[in-house]
Amino acid sequence: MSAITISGLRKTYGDNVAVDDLSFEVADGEVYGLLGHNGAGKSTTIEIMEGHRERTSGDVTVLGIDPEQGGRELRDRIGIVLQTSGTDVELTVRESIELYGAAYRRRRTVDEIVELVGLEEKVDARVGSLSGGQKRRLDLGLGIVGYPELLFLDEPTTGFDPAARRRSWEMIQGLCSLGTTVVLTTHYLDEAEQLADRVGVMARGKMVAEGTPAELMSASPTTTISFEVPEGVDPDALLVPADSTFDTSGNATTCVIETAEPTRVLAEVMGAAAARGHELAGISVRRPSLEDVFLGLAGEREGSEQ
Ligand SMILES: Nc1ncnc2c1ncn2[C@@H]1O[C@H](COP(=O)(O)OP(=O)(O)OP(=O)(O)O)[C@@H](O)[C@H]1O
Repeated sequence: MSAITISGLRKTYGDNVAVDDLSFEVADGEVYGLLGHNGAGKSTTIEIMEGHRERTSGDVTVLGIDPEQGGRELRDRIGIVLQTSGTDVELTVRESIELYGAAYRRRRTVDEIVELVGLEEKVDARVGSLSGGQKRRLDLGLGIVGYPELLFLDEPTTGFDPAARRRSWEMIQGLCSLGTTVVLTTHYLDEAEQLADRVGVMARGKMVAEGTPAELMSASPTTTISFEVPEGVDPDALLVPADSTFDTSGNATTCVIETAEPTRVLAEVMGAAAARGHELAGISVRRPSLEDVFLGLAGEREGSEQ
């Protein structure tokens, strides 16, 4: 079953088309990552799914309900973690959880929440005294207080240090293993790679690519091979392709080859080097990352705006 079905969604603000004929589905229990540059239409789409914004046209079903008609029934079944929380800094962690929980029919206990988000030590601390990362963890805790079937996470780890990001990823993965469906927006491609079962890339209100992170990465045929050219060796003697580039900014000259046939090119170059007795330093073979693919896709659509 689909947790979310969106078909032909359009949202305009005056002449500005923020979302343009958008269609996609999120399956039950799936983690779906929505990616795109600033202004691509992600927030508008998410707010429409949450029932916080009216659409201009198109069909939207969230947990079987039209969010414009959802009211309390939908609010009770979804959790929302926004980029900036409105938590009162004077309240303690315990009081905040109790206050948020009061809005839900079914709610997790304070003990359960602080354990899930690792804030046991801070349960009686004032929100104002928490670090940035601890506040975000509290936000996540408040988002899941009502046992949401569907959780919206808006850039969940923006501003975190690497260790805090890892902890949050583990927490989010833990929630997913409980069966919660998650829709997250993120600017971090490694986050999408780590967390999302599928990602959708938006540009100018449209979906420009969709698939698992692995599918999107394999859609790009280019592999980058690089190595240091040994001193005094003519790169032509190593049979490097004619369109190879050479980076001379470091101590050595690095040959960079972009190719759709990495096996053949590697075999030729390595064979030529070995036949001449050259040991090549710094050999690397790199498949495109999700970031390369994303920047290519989003950049093509955004043109010179970005
Ligand atoms: N309330 C509004 N009134 C008028 N235009 C708006 C409004 N909200 C968004 N827009 C416009 O709609 C377009 C999409 O914005 P949206 O916030 O959905 O993008 P986004 O992908 O979420 O960006 P970000 O990553 O910066 O949050 C932008 O051109 C934006 O200026």
